[in-house]
Amino acid sequence: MESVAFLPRINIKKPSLRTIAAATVLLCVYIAIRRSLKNKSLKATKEIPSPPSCYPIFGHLFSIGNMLDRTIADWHDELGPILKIKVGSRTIVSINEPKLAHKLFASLGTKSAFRFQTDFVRNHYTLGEKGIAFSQPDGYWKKSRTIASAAFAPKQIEKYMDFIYQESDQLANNLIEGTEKESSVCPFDYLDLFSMNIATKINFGKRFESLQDPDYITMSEINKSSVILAGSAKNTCDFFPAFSVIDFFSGKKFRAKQFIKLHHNTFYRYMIQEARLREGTNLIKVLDENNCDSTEDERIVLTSDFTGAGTDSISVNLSWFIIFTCVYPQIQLKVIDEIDIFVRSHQRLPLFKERLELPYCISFIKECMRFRPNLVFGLPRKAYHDIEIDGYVIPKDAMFMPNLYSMHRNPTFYNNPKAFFPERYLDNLRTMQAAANGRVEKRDHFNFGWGRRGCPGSYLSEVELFSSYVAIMARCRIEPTSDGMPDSETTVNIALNNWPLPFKVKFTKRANSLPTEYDN
Ligand code: HEM
Repeated sequence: MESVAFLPRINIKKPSLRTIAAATVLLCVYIAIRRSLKNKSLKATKEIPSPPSCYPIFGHLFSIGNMLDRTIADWHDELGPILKIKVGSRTIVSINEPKLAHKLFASLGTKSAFRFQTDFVRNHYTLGEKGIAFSQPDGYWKKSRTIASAAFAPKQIEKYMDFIYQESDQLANNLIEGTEKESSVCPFDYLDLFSMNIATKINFGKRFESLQDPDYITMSEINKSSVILAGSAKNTCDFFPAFSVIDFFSGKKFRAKQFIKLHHNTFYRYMIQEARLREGTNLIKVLDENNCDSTEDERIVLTSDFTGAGTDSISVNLSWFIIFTCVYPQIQLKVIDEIDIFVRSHQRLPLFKERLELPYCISFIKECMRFRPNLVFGLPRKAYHDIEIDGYVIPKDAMFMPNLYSMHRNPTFYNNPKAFFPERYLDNLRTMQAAANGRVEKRDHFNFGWGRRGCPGSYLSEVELFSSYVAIMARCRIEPTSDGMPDSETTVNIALNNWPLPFKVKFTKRANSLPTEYDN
């Protein structure tokens, strides 16, 4: 007590009961006003509609069925542009209205930029939330996104154009040779080799010679297994937490961990080391030369994200292009006529920069992508906090996603949306990348997502899709086998990608004497 004796004496009067009561009332009023202001900003004025047939514990699981894109589209037709679906303990919010989706994913971009991660992705694949596709905006994502934006910018992709044209040539030749050998071909493997070669060339400077190349076989298997392990079907515990215990005791978690450690990471480490020794440029060398401060683990997850994102998406789209070309012979004739006119006048195949001379091909590609989006639910995001939009509140922790199948059939956005009609795009030929980053009213389709988490590979994708489709159609006709037309209706959902059923068609070499090369 004595040590504070030098402090001036303050005469503190004891507060009266009346003062205490007044202060308490004021404090209560203040808290009430703050609470009401907070609630007001997040007050749902409308309840997000939920489809019927929601059962305890399972939610809507049994009502969704096999073709979930169609079921959820029917629910949207019935209940409106935003839906709340329950699967187990998880709330999923689906949106099918373009302007509402734009508002949520682009305008409210800072609030909606978190990714939903499955158990495998969170605990094994991302090695501590590294990489780009599944990392969170408050973590590694920003650094990875800067690398992606530079690596896949149109100017950078220009450096790989010749390579992409050569791979397109090779793909067309493989499909024709396969048909000549076996009388018909299921194109999946050749499409995988094509898209994988472009991804590995950019990442590691590496191209695989053939489907039999042992490194290709390993890469392709690792890629496929990672995609499947990352999907919701293999991560039941994200929806039913009790399964976590079963997964642990059944050894599922251990096997996932071993797959990542012994197969995935070992192979990617090998690809990275080889990339450093290879002639020419590649992403790993660029990162090394620029003293990029990313660790080896970050490089593994980043290059794996780029390879995973850039292969199946291209193969699925090209598969649908092939199917629709086959099932609509009149459309096929128009595509072929347009390419032949170009080739006759230039004596070579069209380059991507000359794409506007092939308006019908561009329109066909856009229409296929509208009609059969590969990622029908995009890459789902997660509400980190409650998000208010148009009077609805998307609750914290909900997984939310666009419903692209249903959005692309929205009659307020597309005329006669259920018809397959490439001509609808003849007056919207700008690149899909430009459309994806432009105003919502001017968008062609929504396959590349929105805003800051939109697909950084959109330009590369468009170059790949255009040049390979044109290279195939410049050389051959696509015809059905004696078993009939391929099935253009059924979709098979494998870890978010909507594949067609396996199918066979004939790639029959065309009997004309026009050049089929890129340079004359
Ligand atoms: C037709 C082919 C493709 C389609 C339809 C597609 C579609 C998408 C979609 C819907 C997203 C999520 C967007 C969002 O959340 O708003 C995405 C993300 C991503 N895509 Fe693509 N993609 C394709 C090809 C590629 C290619 C060739 C690459 C090459 C590297 C790539 C790299 C990525 C990456 C890294 C992300 C994650 C971005 C982030 O989370 O910040 N994609 N893609």
